[in-house]
Amino acid sequence: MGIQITPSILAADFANLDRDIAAVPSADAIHVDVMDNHFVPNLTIGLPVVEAIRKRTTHDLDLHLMIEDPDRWAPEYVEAGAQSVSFHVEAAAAPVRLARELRALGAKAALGLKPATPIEPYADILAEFDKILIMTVEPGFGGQAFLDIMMPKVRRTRELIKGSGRQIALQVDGGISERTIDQAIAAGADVFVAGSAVYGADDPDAMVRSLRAHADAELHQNHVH
Ligand SMILES: O=C(CO)[C@H](O)[C@H](O)COP(=O)(O)O
Repeated sequence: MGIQITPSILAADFANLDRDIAAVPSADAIHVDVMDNHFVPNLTIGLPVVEAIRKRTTHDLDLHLMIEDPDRWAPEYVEAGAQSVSFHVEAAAAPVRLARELRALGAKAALGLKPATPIEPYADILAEFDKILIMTVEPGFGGQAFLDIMMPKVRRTRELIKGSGRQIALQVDGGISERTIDQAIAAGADVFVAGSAVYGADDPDAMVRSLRAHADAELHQNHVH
C-alpha cells in the first residue's frame, strides 16, 4: 500500500475549500473531518458540503466521522462520494455490521479509536476493516500537540495487523508534522493525516511532499513495517 499523506481540510479556509483542496495535488486523499458537537465538542460540516467537495476534486475523499450514531449516517457519506469512511468504535452500536455495509457500498471501512480506547478488545474484528485510525490527539480540534504516548498503541496495532495476515492500513491523526512523523512511522503507521502542518505551510503541496519524503526515509532507514 505504501505511505499515504492525507491533508485535513479542518485546517483549510472553509470559505475557500475549492482553492485549498486544489492546493495539494500531491495528496493521496483529502481528509474530511465531520464533527457533530455531540461525539466531540466541535461542529464542522456534513453531507451537503461533502457532496459539493466531491464535485470539485478527483482526489479520493477520506471521511473521518466524529459523530454519534455512525450506524445511521456513515453509509450516507459513501452515497455523498466518499471512498473511505472512518467511524469511531466508541460511537458505533454494531461496528462489524457497519463495516460490512460500507464495504458492500464500495467504500473502505475504517475503525477509529480515541486516545483512551485500547486496541486489544477489537483484535478479533480488525479483519473486517481496511484501515485502523489511531487518534494522536483528543478528537475535536486541529492544531493540538502530538501525543507520543500513543506510540505503544500504534506498535501493538501494527502487530495485530501483521497477525491478521490482512492488508490493513494504519492511520494516525493529530499533530503530525515533519517533527513527529518519524516517531509514527517507526511505530508502524503508514497513513498520515496532517492539517495545520500542511495548511499552515507557505507551500502546502511542498509540505505534503516533504512529509512523504520524511516517512519514506524513516521507513527505509529502519526497515519498519
Ligand atoms: O481529526 C482531527 C481533529 O479531531 C484532525 O484531523 C487532526 O487534528 C488534524 O489536524 P492537525 O494536523 O492540525 O492536528
